[in-house]
Amino acid sequence: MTTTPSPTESDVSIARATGFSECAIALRRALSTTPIGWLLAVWFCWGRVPTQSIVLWLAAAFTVWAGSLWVLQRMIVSGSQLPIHRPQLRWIAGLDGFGWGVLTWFLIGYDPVLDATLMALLCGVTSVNAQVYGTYVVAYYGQIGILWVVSVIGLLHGLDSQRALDYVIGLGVFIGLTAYYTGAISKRLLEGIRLQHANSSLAAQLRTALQKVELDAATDALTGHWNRRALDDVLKQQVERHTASGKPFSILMLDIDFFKNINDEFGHMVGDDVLRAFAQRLREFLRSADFCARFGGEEFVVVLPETSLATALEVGERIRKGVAQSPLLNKPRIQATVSIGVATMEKGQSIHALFAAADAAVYLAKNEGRNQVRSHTPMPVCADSV
Ligand SMILES: Nc1nc2c(ncn2[C@@H]2O[C@H](COP(=O)(O)OP(=O)(O)OP(=O)(O)O)[C@@H](O)[C@H]2O)c(=O)[nH]1
Repeated sequence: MTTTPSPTESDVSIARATGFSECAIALRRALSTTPIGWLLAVWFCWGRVPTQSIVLWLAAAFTVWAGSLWVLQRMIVSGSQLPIHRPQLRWIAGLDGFGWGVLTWFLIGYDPVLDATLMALLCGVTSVNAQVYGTYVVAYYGQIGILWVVSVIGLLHGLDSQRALDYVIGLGVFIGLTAYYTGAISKRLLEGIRLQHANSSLAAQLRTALQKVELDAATDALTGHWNRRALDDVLKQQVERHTASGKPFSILMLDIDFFKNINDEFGHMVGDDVLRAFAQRLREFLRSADFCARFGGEEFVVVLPETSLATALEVGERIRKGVAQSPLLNKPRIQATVSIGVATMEKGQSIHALFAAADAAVYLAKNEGRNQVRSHTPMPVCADSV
């Protein structure tokens, strides 16, 4: 049985912030089409309403419109997230409602047909804004609330009481229904935004968890180096590159000498510390492109891309000296040496054969007294190897 996770606080607040931003952007869009509504209103009223009333309405509406657009623009540019933006948006919505509400104050009451047309225009404005304020319903309520109040006062002021009452009831019912349905739409929109955010944050969490699992599956828990599985993948890649470019690559197989004695003398915990210290020391001698894996037990494998046998022998020798020259642990003081077998990928060779060659070289180094670097081919061994 699956359960739906409840929304986290951050999902809800992100959804609110996003809804708010979308409302601000949508409001700017609606305001930029507002002058078309004015043109319509002025066109209907011209010749039927005193010019002074039209001019007064236009002046009030223009002042509200220009100021609102300016504040909205700044709000959107600065990210629409500051605490001050919420009251600002409510003010803008309210003033916009006021701008349209005064239309009834100045323009209605002169002609019954014109009154009905202007009421239809107001209903149209309300419908446009119902859609606009879907994500931030408080701003919408502010706007239609003020639009309704100013419209009612305007109607009562301009019409005879029976006609005014009809219009007030008609407009009230229309605005009430719009408000009711806008509330429902807003809830669904916010829920949609929240789910979208919850999904994307869940996807991000899953991606991070998957990356961690992949990393864990490829890492040796004791030393933090790559493990054998990762080594197999890297070797396959190297073989592909080698086949495509013909450039050589080499491997070093490193085996700590007499490691069993360390375990026996100091215990496995100290043995583990020595393995960690060895892995750490190894890193100091490798380039970032080199790849180091714990092969198993006290054995490590280093892959040296684009490296010839001669260079790989030099790298092996550097490591051998670096390990031998100072203790791996100070408490207890443990000085260890390492035997290193070197092998280079040859044309047509298999990974298995490459490993066999490196293994044989380690065997040689052990047999010749340990603390040695050896290769599977009769290359000259570095002069100062013990
Ligand atoms: N502490 C510790 N010991 C381990 C781990 N894995 C393997 N070993 C021990 O490493 C030792 C390897 O011993 P051997 O294979 O005999 O080799 P050696 O003693 O290093 O001798 P040479 O390789 O011949 O020089 C064994 O005692 C294993 O138990 C590990 O993860 N931690």
